[in-house]
Amino acid sequence: MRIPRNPVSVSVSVSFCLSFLSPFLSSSPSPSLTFSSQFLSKSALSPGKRKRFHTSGSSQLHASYPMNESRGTVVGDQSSNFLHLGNIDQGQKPCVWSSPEGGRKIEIGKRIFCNRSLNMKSIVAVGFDMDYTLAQYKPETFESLAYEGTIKKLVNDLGYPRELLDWSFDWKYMVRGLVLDKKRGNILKMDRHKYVKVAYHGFKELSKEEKVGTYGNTLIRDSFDEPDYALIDTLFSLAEAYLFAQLVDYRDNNPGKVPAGADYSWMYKDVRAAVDLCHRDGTLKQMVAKDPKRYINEDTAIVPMLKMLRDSGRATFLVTNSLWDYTNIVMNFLCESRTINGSNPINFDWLQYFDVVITGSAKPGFFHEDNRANLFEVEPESGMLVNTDNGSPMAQMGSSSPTLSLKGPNKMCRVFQGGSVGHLHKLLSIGSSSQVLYVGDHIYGDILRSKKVLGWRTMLVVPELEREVELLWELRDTRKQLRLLRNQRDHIEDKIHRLKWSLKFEDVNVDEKKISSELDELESQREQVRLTHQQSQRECHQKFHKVWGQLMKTGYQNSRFAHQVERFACLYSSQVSNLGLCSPDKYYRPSEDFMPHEFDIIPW
Ligand SMILES: Nc1nc2c(ncn2[C@@H]2O[C@H](COP(=O)(O)O)[C@@H](O)[C@H]2O)c(=O)[nH]1
Ligand SMILES: [Mg+2]
Repeated sequence: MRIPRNPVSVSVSVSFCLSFLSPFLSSSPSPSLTFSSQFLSKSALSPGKRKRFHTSGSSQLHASYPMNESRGTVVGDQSSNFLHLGNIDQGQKPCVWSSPEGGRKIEIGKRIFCNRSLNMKSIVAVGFDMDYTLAQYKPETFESLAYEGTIKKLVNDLGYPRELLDWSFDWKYMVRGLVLDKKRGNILKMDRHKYVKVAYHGFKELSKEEKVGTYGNTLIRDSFDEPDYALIDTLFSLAEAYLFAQLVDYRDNNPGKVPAGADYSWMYKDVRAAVDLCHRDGTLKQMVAKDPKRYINEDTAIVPMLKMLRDSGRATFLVTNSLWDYTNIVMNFLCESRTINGSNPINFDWLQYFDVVITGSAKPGFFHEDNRANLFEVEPESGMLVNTDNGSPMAQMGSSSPTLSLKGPNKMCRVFQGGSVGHLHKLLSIGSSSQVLYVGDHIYGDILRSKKVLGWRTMLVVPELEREVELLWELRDTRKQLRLLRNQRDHIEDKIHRLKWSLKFEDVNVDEKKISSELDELESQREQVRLTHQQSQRECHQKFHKVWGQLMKTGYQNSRFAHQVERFACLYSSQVSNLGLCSPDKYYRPSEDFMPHEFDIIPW
């Protein structure tokens, strides 16, 4: 349990009535690989030698906390999770720490939170994942595309009824961190101990008895992992989770209409296969390529952030599972200075912000040092793949020149496909894994293996966090009152136990009638407090999400997702460009750990 190092001062009035009757809810590499030094990146060799730069324009960071003002909360509305426009001020200019206006207090929703100390001075290379890290997709359009494409495949290729084509997608319904029980057709939210706290069968909530009956056996603890369960651990999975729930409902109500023999697991397998194909056959990527603005949030703070990191002497790299043609389109969209009409011909200027780009990386396998995948160099103009000798240029048949001719100002950045982390370390001249910070969005694909297996430092991008911390701020009085109600319940229970004990074991002369009536009164108080607390806690959670509650919590416990974030991400933040709001030499320090016995005696 952690308490923020610099808690935002909470000037909460604690003058509300402690009586439980008072209404309280305010609205409130392979080591054997050899490389020649000609591939060492300039920035890696000479940290700090780049010219200093300042972003033009007046960046305007908020000097005070805007959360002091009350904002209306919309129950279950998560739109602001995704529709951010990056770190831009009201004049639409990107904010970076190195600009003259930089270095001010950062809004709580844009802060970088630290689980494990990280001194940026010891980082020589900062790497980025692309999809859902640099490129934040708009789920209302992008995930809808995945949803519709998947349904078409289910109907046209896998024999599902045509009426599925009329279904619609509620992109706000599913959240990250959920677990699909493929066999039972259930969707679960768990706490950090893997206790199921919220469970739905399709869209029908399981009663407490059903939940405990199915998942409550504490002797046989389920791991809740593949192959019987599927983790919704990336934003790419929201559409398939929703479609799975719809199909579960559909099958329950129309058993004869789904393909013969299709049980819940089977339907999940079909959905998974169809989604997978949408990612591979162009269903999604061709649409994004035609109109990136429709599907990807613009974030004009990304380029200044990359420039600042490079100016500070860090090498920068991109490692994405997307292939070159698509990567080039997305990165053009994110990095281009746009023309008046917003369109620019595709070019390779964005490569100037990176030392190495690796596409088609097949993470998480990429992070295994014994991965011997071939590394091909990509010829940017043609997209042609050229053999390399573990990254070193090779003479191609019919040509006497061993080098790949890169034209223009970007020849410092080389583009590859495949390979493994060993290749990357050699290309960037990385001496130790702990000198690399990698920023990604996928706990398993980007963060877990890179940190656990390799020892890279990691930052997880959690776009949902911005709204979550803003709401936490708004609901701080309510949460405090909830805690007090909980204490009050404990207090009444202690009194009840004491009276019952005295009735049973103590002086025979006690006034039994009086004690019994006191007991009745206390028991009725306890029930009222319990109900008030339960109802208020539910309402509080529903402010975060009408079905699943707070992303990082289940009741008073951290959610399974939060637990993973805490274990595997050194840093986490709502947007990648938040890195640009802090000094590139910043020493990120975690908050102090607190155990339950310390809570009442925390020195503020
Ligand atoms: N074949 C599949 N590809 C998928 C799936 N879900 C996502 N993706 C693709 O992976 C990359 C992610 O890139 P990164 O930058 O985050 O490493 C992107 O191209 C997605 O389209 C899937 O289920 N199947
Ligand atoms: Mg990604």
